[in-house]
Amino acid sequence: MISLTEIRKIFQTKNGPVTAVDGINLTINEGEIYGVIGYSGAGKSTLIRMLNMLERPSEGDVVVAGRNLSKLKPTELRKARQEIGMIFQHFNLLWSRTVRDNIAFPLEIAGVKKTERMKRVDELIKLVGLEGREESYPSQLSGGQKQRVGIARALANNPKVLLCDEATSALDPKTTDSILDLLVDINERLGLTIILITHEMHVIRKICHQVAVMEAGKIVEQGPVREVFRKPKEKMTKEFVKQITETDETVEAVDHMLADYPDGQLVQLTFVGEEAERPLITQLIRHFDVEVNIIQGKLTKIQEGSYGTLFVALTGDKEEIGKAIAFIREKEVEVEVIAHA
Ligand SMILES: Nc1ncnc2c1ncn2[C@@H]1O[C@H](COP(=O)(O)OP(=O)(O)OP(=O)(O)O)[C@@H](O)[C@H]1O
Repeated sequence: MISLTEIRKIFQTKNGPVTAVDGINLTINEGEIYGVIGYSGAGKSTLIRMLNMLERPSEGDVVVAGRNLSKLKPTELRKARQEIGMIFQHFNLLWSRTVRDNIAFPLEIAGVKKTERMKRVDELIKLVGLEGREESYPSQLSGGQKQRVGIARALANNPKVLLCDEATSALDPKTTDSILDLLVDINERLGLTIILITHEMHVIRKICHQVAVMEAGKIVEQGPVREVFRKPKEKMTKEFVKQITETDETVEAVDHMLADYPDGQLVQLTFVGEEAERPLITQLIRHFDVEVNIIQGKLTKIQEGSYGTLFVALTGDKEEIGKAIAFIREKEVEVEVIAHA
């Protein structure tokens, strides 16, 4: 659906050239929700803006739905852009227009006739759950409602792709979740391919199928969300995964356990999908001469199944503990030894 080949963006500034995106190759399949995560300045906005040529790459090709956007003439590009909707952190609504007229705007530009336009707007209002607010102005709406208008407007011309530029960063956690649910709903109902950028792992965890981690203009790690959660390789990725797994409470509990179990071995188990449901602890106790104390556990839903972390202290003979850990690893559960006695 989308492929980027050796994309580079160099901004010429008065202090010299700034490389915002530094040789990115990426393939996004149809119907996928693809998340790009990175800290501020990593180059995420520049990258997503190159997917609809709001920013022209200095080098490389951007192919969307079979068309090489880097090579299109202005009229062809305008047409291609109708297949790519976009939503923004600060909504970018027209403040002097009502909800209805904001959503109708891209249809007016595309030359859609009034009766058809009105019909389409009604469908979109229903789709995003804004019935009853048609005649309100953006200033009369909550943040979540404003983003719903942004989504409806982005979908007006039936795009194949939706780009989300930090679309929930200005929203509180509850509203964030309702907008993320709406994006999943749209993805499933319309088969829309969604690309989002964010600095929050929660967003990736909740809705993405695939994730790419960006640092200094490059993608340092990418893959299916469940795999990246199960076994993050790069330091940056580990930091992001910790946003989900290692709350302050966990760190405090682990510190306590280290003091309380001086003879034990503290391990963190990480499981995804079906592994999370297997009776692993029972098997450990049954097969090995070890004591297993559960310190803290957390099961979280990810887009495709569940993801769990469990902190346990194993006490017993050193060799027996070693065998128990090897057994866990055989079950394809990730084991990180936190501290030795
Ligand atoms: N128009 C521009 N002119 C000059 N430099 C730019 C421009 N746009 C972005 N940059 C620089 O490119 C780098 C990447 O910026 P970008 O906004 O893409 O990162 P980001 O990951 O989206 O971060 P943020 O979330 O803070 O926007 C930064 O060093 C930024 O200063």
